[in-house]
Amino acid sequence: MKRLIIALQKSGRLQEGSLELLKECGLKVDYRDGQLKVITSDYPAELLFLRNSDIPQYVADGVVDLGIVGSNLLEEDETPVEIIQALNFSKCRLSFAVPKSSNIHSAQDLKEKRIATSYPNSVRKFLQKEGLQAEIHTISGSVEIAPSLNLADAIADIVSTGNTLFQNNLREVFSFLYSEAVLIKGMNFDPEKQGLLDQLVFRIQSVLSANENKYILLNAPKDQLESICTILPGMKSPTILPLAMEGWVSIHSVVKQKEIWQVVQRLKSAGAEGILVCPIEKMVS
Ligand SMILES: Nc1ncnc2c1ncn2[C@@H]1O[C@H](COP(=O)(O)OP(=O)(O)OP(=O)(O)O)[C@@H](O)[C@H]1O
Ligand SMILES: O=P(O)(O)OC[C@H]1O[C@H](OP(=O)(O)OP(=O)(O)O)[C@H](O)[C@@H]1O
Ligand SMILES: [Mg+2]
Repeated sequence: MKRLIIALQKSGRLQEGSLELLKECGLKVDYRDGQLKVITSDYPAELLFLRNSDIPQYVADGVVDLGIVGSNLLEEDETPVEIIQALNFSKCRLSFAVPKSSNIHSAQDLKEKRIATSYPNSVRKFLQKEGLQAEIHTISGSVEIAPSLNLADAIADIVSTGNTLFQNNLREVFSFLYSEAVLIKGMNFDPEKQGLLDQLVFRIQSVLSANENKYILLNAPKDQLESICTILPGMKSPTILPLAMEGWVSIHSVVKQKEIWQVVQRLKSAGAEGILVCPIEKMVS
């Protein structure tokens, strides 16, 4: 029987989110730290744990069928692979940063400066687009230390919370690339595995939509039904059930996670009571 061979990061920023997502998609993964290969039960897949930077090439060469990487890596190494699905985790940005006292405040100020980075191609492309000349120094890690060693005037590195910049007395000047984890496949993906891939992508999309939405239940007086329904669109329209108490109904609906507090406030003002907000495990539209 055919199995999907999926490359995940061996250790680092993407591993936890990747394993969590596959588990939510129903793949039973019995993974112990340091293991390089796991065969999943309940779904025909084989997970290989590789260095992040090697994954795009393995996918492009067809050694593995799929991979999960940060989209910034694809921008950096330009390996010919196809992004199938953005995965909404490991969100970060590539930014220029400088010592707090620096007089660099804009892209133009980077002209002729020394920039330390682990992402030289992304930086080069940005500078070219802006028509700027600068010296790029490639270092493989701990880039934030370069200005204090006088190796560079500025750095270009990944920023998420901004803590690393803060701890190294650096100031973010601006971001030039946004990234999140993505599922990729090779250009010569085996057509006999297309069915398995479609199933996996369907499950991933159901998990992602579920995480973006909440299930809401509330009680409301019947005479407020119309105004409450305009606040709650639902997947088709809200579900309305009678309550034992005369003149009252229970309303169920789905609300976008990011709008939840605003919606709850409006529902309260419209006379809703006993509002419950619950997580959704899977959402199939
Ligand atoms: N602080 C962060 N917050 C969110 N996502 C991040 C962060 N740092 C890195 N990432 C994302 O995770 C990816 C992997 O980064 P990580 O530092 O774990 O591995 P690496 O050092 O680039 O690779 P390797 O596995 O080859 O050692 C990056 O390409 C980026 O997309
Ligand atoms: O804005 P923050 O939340 O502080 O995250 C940014 C830091 O995270 C990444 O490093 P990582 O911790 O992955 O270490 P690495 O250099 O070993 O890859 C990145 O290179 C920054 O240093
Ligand atoms: Mg890192």
